Amino acid sequence: MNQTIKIAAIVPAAGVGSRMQVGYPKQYLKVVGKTILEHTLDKLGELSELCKIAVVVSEDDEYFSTLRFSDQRILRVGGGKERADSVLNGLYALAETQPDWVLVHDAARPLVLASDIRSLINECVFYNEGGILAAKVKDTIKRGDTHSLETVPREHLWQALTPQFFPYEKLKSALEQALSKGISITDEASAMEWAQQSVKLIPGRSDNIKITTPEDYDLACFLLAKQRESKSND
Ligand SMILES: Nc1ccn([C@@H]2O[C@H](COP(=O)(O)OP(=O)(O)OP(=O)(O)O)[C@@H](O)[C@H]2O)c(=O)n1
Ligand SMILES: C[C@](O)(CO)[C@H](O)COP(=O)(O)O
Repeated sequence: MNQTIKIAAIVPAAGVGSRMQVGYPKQYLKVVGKTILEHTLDKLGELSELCKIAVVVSEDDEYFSTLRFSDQRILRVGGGKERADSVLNGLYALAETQPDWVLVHDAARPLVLASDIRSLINECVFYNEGGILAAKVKDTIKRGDTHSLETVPREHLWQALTPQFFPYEKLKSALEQALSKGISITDEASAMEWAQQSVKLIPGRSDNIKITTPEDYDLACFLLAKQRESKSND
């Protein structure tokens, strides 16, 4: 890949984890001896392509400072009300780094593989087009409720994952404009779509789950233990 391209990462980690119901932010739950956030930062740390890693945590987060990171690329940034606000704060904090591209990856997705992230980066840089990791929907999808239910054709349905990878200035502009107009933005791609920018879908592993509810945590414990085992056998 072109070595002159500057890529920075943003890790939204300022959520409260209400759906996890543990009484503190889920990104600090421990899995196989480390917090979820540390696992996620270890994965991004494998990518020498990244020049900076902005970790966006709540302004009143008292957990982050208890963690020790040797990666000098890590930069603490204050979070916002919603995930999109946190990402925008991350973009502003990276301004002086002047990255060409930015990779946004949820702290709550520690299972991602560096190989999937490299596929996303390489494909998007080659075509000079932003994109996201996504997994094809595998189940039958229903819309409605018991009283009126319909089956949704799933040929073209994808689950959006992270990382999501876009040119820095284009993403910053799209997010700023969409948020200023009160548009609901739940991922970076939705801001880019609103701004009528193209978004590539790069197939990613479906076990790159977002740890959201207690059952996700149980599954993540199993999968992270498996990843550690296969890494020690390499
Ligand atoms: N204001 C916010 C809200 C969320 N996030 C981050 O965005 C990612 C995805 O959000 P989600 O899974 O919804 O996390 P929470 O908002 O913490 O969960 P909940 O909705 O259950 O409270 C998480 O890494 C979370 O820390 C963030 O940086 N800033
Ligand atoms: C960004 C994301 O993980 C893509 O699926 C998702 O939109 C985050 O949603 P959340 O409600 O903030 O967890």
